[in-house]
Amino acid sequence: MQGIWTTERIREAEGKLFAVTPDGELMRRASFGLATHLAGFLAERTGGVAGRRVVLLVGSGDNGGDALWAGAFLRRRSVAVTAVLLKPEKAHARGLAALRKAGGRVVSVEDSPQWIDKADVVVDGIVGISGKGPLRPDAAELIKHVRAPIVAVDLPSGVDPDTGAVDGPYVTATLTVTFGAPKPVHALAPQQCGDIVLVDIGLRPELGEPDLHRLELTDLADLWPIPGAGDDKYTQGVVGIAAGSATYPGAAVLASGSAVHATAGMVRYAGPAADVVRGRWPEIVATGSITDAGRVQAWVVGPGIGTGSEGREVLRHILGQGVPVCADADATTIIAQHPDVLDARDPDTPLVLTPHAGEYERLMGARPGADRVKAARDAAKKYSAVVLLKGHCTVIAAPDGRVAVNTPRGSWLATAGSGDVLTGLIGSLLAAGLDPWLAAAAGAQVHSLAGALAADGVPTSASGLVDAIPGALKLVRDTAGDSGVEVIELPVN
Ligand SMILES: NC(=O)C1=CN([C@@H]2O[C@H](COP(=O)(O)OP(=O)(O)OC[C@H]3O[C@@H](n4cnc5c(N)ncnc54)[C@H](O)[C@@H]3O)[C@@H](O)[C@H]2O)[C@@H](O)CC1
Ligand SMILES: Nc1ncnc2c1ncn2[C@@H]1O[C@H](COP(=O)(O)OP(=O)(O)O)[C@@H](O)[C@H]1O
Ligand SMILES: [K+]
Repeated sequence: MQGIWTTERIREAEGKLFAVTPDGELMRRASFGLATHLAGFLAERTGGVAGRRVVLLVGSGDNGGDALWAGAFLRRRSVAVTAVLLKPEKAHARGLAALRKAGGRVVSVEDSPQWIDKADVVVDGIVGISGKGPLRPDAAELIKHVRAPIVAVDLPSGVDPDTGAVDGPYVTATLTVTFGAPKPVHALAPQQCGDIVLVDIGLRPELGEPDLHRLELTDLADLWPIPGAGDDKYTQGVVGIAAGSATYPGAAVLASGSAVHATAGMVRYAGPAADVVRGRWPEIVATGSITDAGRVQAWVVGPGIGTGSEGREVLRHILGQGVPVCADADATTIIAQHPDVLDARDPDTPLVLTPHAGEYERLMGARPGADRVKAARDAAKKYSAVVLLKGHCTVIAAPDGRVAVNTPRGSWLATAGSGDVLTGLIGSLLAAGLDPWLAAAAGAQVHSLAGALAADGVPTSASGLVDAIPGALKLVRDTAGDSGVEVIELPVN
């Protein structure tokens, strides 16, 4: 599992490392790594390094210091480096001196457009982990005119380091070179960060338990239930699906199909769409009534069941079964409107709620807001349930405070019925006995993998997503080990 640390925790760790490291050493490590990546980026983009033009946008803190030192390193490789100082009086003094000594050019904001226009790469050293709020007008004006790809130092400026939220002008980077450890912005603002590489500056031993987690393919491969020699269709966990209606059977077909593909074993369906579900998925044992559904190890309830009294009774019945439940869509609305349905639940029985922003508002009385991690944590506490907050990035919070983030591969999942597919995946994993937080996080990850495979650059459908689940699981099992963040070894001097 990849750890992610908030800026407060990063600062604490940096403080400890500072105390035992020679002055300036951490910045040297960071900026050398940055320069290495900038050279690689230039070579890849332009076919070479020497003679290429790099413009550094330099703010008032150490983030600008990193950019200046990296510029000095690049001068050794005959790169033409121009630094634009946004606050000349506050620019990192030693970094600036190093760049000047190495033959770098330093220009004012007013004189910078001619250099920015000719740049092969622009480096965003405006703000790093101390950044607050959007880009200030001077920086925003410069960024507006940048045509070259941008490499962000630590994180794209103008994006909140801890929430990934934007509230005004910000930098959109092609590549982000970060230091020490991933921060929330890297998981929560993928569109602004672009590709992300991590430079090891020796911080890891000083960091404690991560604040957030991201599942890696190896985790998925380890977690995903694979039948053994002693298994039969029952031992792997039977999942029950209570979804859809006679008028709207689609949700039932999608959630059931997703469950069929997620694990081996068995899927039961109970509800008014039994005939349609049976017709589409002959392997499903389907019945019209929840009361004669048979035994299951977990229930999926909600998609398309409606929010009326019938849906309410189905939900109440299921919550009283004493097995893990994934309550989605209409079930979340019912819980919001009739919280007493939860009285049927044994509080120790796992419950996963999967609201999108609108359903979240019904559950919590307010929209999730900019801090989606906090929003998910608050709901998880309030409902003593795992809460999976949907959106471009999906945040999965457990009542004990654990949070996982799923960073999507594009936005193809924003298609009708896609949530039904996710629910089926989570339900299957719950039935297999996974910890509910891991089940939700792993379900979300495979969901987005399936989305990327199904879409392959063009829009897909929820049915296409269902069909892509086997491919996604094959990819997980074949390529386990790819973490999504490349860690480079730091050359010594
Ligand atoms: N502390 C360390 O050990 C290391 C820090 N490093 C670098 O240092 C950075 C953090 O440096 P600092 O804490 O000096 O702060 P930053 O460089 O992130 O920000 C500097 C100052 O910018 C101003 N500012 C805040 N928001 C702004 C905005 N929206 N527009 C314009 N100005 C704004 C504030 O006055 C802030 O103090 C990291 O992101 C990283 O790049 C690296 O050198 C690695 C080692
Ligand atoms: N812009 C987006 N980028 C990536 N994933 C998205 C985006 N919008 C929605 N999703 C994902 O698609 C799914 C949609 O679920 P939901 O809102 O319940 O839709 P439906 O009710 O149509 O099934 C969720 O898993 C959500 O995280
Ligand atoms: K930056």
